[in-house]
Amino acid sequence: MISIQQLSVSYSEDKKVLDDLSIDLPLKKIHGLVGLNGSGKTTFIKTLFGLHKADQGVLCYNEKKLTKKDIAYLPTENYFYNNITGNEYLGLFQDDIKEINLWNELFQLPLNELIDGYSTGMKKKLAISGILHQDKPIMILDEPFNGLDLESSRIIRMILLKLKEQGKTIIITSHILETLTSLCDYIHQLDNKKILVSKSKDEFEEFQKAIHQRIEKENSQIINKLF
Ligand SMILES: Nc1ncnc2c1ncn2[C@@H]1O[C@H](COP(=O)(O)OP(=O)(O)OP(=O)(O)O)[C@@H](O)[C@H]1O
Repeated sequence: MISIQQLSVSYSEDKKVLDDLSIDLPLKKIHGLVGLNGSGKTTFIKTLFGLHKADQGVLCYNEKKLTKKDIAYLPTENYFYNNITGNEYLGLFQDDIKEINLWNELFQLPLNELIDGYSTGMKKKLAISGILHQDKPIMILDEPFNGLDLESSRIIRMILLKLKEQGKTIIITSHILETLTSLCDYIHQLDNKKILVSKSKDEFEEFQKAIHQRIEKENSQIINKLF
């Protein structure tokens, strides 16, 4: 279990983003995290990875303190050192060049070239490859599908399901609900500084339908006035 108890995080005295948030995440599952823009998903994830200091809270993995060593983390935006090649980057995580080449059969990146010349999607694939070469029990992926083409998204989806089979626990954010419902075992919604609901993917689809109906009802009058 990943256990998060009474987590509060703020950026300043008057900007609390998470407030007394508690949740237990079963291991060896894929967990989706959803929420409106600005609801605190990235803040939550960064706090799990230790990039933000919590005001309070207890974070445990298997009843011990959760640490960076347990986690492979993919940030939303990927930054790389200047003037290094894809191979040099992946060499930070993997000594065996044969392994690097084997995995690269999936993404076909020009690993001998400087990363500066990669497209946005290629950089994303490189960052994901870096994560895949780290053998950590927990993988936290912030918007892994952003900027990826259909084929690459599908490949990532297949890989994540295999990693779950191997016993990894995966926490993933996405704004594309269909991606999450087809991939995740559980979906957790962040709202008002807490986890508002945690549901299995089927329950979440029903829940989401009701939300869509509410949004359409509340906004259709305004939209009809405009058009
Ligand atoms: N470095 C920062 N300093 C101050 N406030 C911040 C900082 N980073 C984020 N915030 C604020 O914290 C809140 C949560 O932001 P966060 O990025 O965690 O949300 P999110 O759910 O990931 O949003 P999105 O879906 O738009 O990516 C927002 O109100 C945001 O303005």
